[in-house]
Amino acid sequence: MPPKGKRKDASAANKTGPAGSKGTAQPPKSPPPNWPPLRPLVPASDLSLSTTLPNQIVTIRNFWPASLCKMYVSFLASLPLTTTPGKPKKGDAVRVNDRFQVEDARFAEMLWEETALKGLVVGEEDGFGVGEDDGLALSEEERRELWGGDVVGLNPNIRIYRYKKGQFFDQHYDDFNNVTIPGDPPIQARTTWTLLLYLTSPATGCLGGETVFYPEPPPGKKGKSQPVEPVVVGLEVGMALLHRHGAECMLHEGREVLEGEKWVIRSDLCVRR
Ligand SMILES: O=C(O)CCC(=O)C(=O)O
Ligand SMILES: [Fe+2]
Repeated sequence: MPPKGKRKDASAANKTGPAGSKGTAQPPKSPPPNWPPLRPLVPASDLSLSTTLPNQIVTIRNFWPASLCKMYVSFLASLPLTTTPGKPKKGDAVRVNDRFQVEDARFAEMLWEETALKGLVVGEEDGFGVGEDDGLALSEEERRELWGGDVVGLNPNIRIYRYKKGQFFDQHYDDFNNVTIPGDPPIQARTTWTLLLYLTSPATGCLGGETVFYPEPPPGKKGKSQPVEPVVVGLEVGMALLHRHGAECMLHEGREVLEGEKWVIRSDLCVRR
């Protein structure tokens, strides 16, 4: 559990207006980009959820094929990314990367509905070819418990990160946010898991940049606890990673990029509130 007052992802609290209700700072307003179509995609029947750390980290390998990732990196490089300040406000994590942040419910919906993500997370046949086998074989009840409720979509707050050589995201916890998913009627929701979609890897010349999680040691006898090995998730082109955030978020970081560029698309899973 994140200790009170510990370093947070500054962007998590950086929301007001339709998508958020907790923060005070205004996010930079960017018009929604003209996102390229999400094609080609790997059929959902060829994809599955796999558990990296029970109840904490779930991945989908090859969620986006390499060709789509490559095309997206070229497109994203044309967006007006801004370098985050190296000196954080009190309580925020040191985060040195270039980012683009936009409120874009349309893109969040594309990423949720047009890909295999919804079918895998919600576990329903959605016309995209998803059967019963999401890889985790969860009951309805286990599914609700895992995702923290009834998942209704993705956070419209879309963040694009580019880390160049020497850039990193220091250790922090991701907070949850209350969001409104536009629609008729709009859905009042709360974020429960972070979604990271990696577009680059050593295969594209990006070395380093792993996302590293620090599980809390189980309480030992007489208050002494055993050290627990960090969980290092190496970059893979097109891999989606979901990790639990909010009260049960693990301390984590994006390690320094040693060579090339790391590109990530970030959103969050949202449940009905
Ligand atoms: O880029 C990464 O590997 C981690 C990003 C992250 O922790 C975040 O967006 O909160
Ligand atoms: Fe994070």
